[in-house]
Amino acid sequence: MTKLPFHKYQGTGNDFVLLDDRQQQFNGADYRLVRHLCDRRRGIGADGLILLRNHPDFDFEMVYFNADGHVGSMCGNGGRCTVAFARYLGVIEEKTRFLAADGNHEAHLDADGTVHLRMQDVLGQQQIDEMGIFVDTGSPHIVRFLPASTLAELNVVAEGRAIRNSGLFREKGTNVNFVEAPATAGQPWQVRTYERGVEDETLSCGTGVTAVALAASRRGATSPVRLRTPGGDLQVAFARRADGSFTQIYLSGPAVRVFGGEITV
Ligand SMILES: N[C@H](CCC[C@H](N)C(=O)O)C(=O)O
Repeated sequence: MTKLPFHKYQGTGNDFVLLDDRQQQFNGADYRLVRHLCDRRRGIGADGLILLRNHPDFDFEMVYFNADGHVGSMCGNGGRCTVAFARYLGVIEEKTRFLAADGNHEAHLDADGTVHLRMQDVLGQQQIDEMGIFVDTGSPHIVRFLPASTLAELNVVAEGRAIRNSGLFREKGTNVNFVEAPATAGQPWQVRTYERGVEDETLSCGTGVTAVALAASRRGATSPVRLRTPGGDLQVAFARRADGSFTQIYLSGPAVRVFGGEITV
């Protein structure tokens, strides 16, 4: 039995266990332990777990696991929380360059705690039958636009799970975002997300709203795009190149330390 110190963070309701693993003592291959720590009844409870590790060429490295215990791809809300955690630990000040699953990221913090996280450039997006638009923003996402006034009543878990387990995605899975356009200009786009690896609806998904903003730019949305999730508001800024690809993509929003403690494992 050992005592494992942890920190709990949330970004627009997408919540994470953060571990200071600068000494690289945590065994990331132990998916049962990760799953246990993320368990909302028997563990700490979270949508995912993140290790902050030292890296020779960057301020730090972020290693992300989904709540099911397996290494995930990029996590946008988790990335913002890791930046806030690095600031809390004194690893960085208000600007940083760090490494994540999909490559290097820059980020900066405002005095009010808002974290602006640069995402990888996105080269394309692909319409997949009537399923939706596929966009890879460091994690795979389907974006499905819905008719007005249908998002609130949608069974996101059932609909999202069906797409996630459909032939094309069965093996690796995908996250699925359901979107309603603003009824009047200037209002936010509304988004609800089914997350693979959590296999449930989460309150918000950072790589998801990024995918939505880029898909929405083909429907008239201009940078910066405001997005409303059940867990709160996020903003995505970007530049669109003539060839249809996107660069200078920034995901902005809050990242909050909720509490810390230690758990016996
Ligand atoms: N919640 C995360 C996404 C985690 C990605 C994960 N669910 C996957 O693709 O396996 C976010 O804010 O971007």
